[in-house]
Amino acid sequence: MSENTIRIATRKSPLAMWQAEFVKAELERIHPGLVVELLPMSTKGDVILDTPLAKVGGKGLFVKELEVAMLEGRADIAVHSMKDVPVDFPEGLGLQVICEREDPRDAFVSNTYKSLSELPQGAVVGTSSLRRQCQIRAARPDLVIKDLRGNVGTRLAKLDSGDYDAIILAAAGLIRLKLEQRIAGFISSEESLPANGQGAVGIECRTDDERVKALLAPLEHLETRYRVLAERAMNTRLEGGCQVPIGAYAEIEGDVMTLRGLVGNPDGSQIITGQVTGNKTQAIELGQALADDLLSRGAKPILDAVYAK
Ligand SMILES: NCc1[nH]cc(CCC(=O)O)c1CC(=O)O
Repeated sequence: MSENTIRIATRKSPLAMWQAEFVKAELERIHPGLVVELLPMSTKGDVILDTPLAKVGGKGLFVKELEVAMLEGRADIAVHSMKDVPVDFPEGLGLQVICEREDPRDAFVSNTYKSLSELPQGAVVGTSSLRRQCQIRAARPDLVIKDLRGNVGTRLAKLDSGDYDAIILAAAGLIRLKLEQRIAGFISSEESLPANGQGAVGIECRTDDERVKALLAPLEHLETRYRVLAERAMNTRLEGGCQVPIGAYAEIEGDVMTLRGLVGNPDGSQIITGQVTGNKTQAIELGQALADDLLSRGAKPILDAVYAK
């Protein structure tokens, strides 16, 4: 491989392509003369579009093919939404860089209403995320939650065709795709605790590739790394994949990190929340401590019941 080239394995969805193009532009800006090529690929997660993700199961549906490409030397790096990155990496690969986070909140998207509280009794809300469903149903048990799959554009088209009164999407995806005008209102983290890693982009590469690691290093955003590390540590200790009703969200002020967590069941009838505070350099320990706290207060049977389905 030319010393002068980096190849990015990426999914073909518009959001994945945006993220890959973003990393390409950053690398080319920081390293003049570097050639960055994109290798767009289909993943299992892209193919299984008609089955609710929660039912498809299996971790890493969207990343496996990209990882194989790196291990076989067809690509050097993969760019991921941190929300979709499994906890464990295959032997020989690792998460090298976490880039600065975009808005981590969930967004309320509707052509008629401005917020969840404005929705009339029995309105239909689209989401396939058990985490979103749980928190929405807890606040509004009267709402009807209807499955919503596909990439961001597909989901917006389904809203526009009248299948839903509102849908919930990650604000970050809409902002990146220049669809921010579709956001009727931002949902606060108090109303809907985001998923671990939501809004952050991570870069994976071969752990022994010192050339690529050095080129990637300037893209690292340390504050985002601490936050995402804490959120992922909580999720890992709870053994949560991405398709479980778990929320985890860390904020930092000065050196002090506050991490909030939530475990619930899909219908929102049970929700356990918790919060820990400590030095940001203790991010992983904070995440583990919060997970243990949630487990000691009843998270385990809730999660076991979800996994059993
Ligand atoms: N689950 C799919 C997914 N993975 C990352 C994002 C949004 C962007 C991000 O969180 O970085 C989305 C779409 C969504 O949840 O609306």
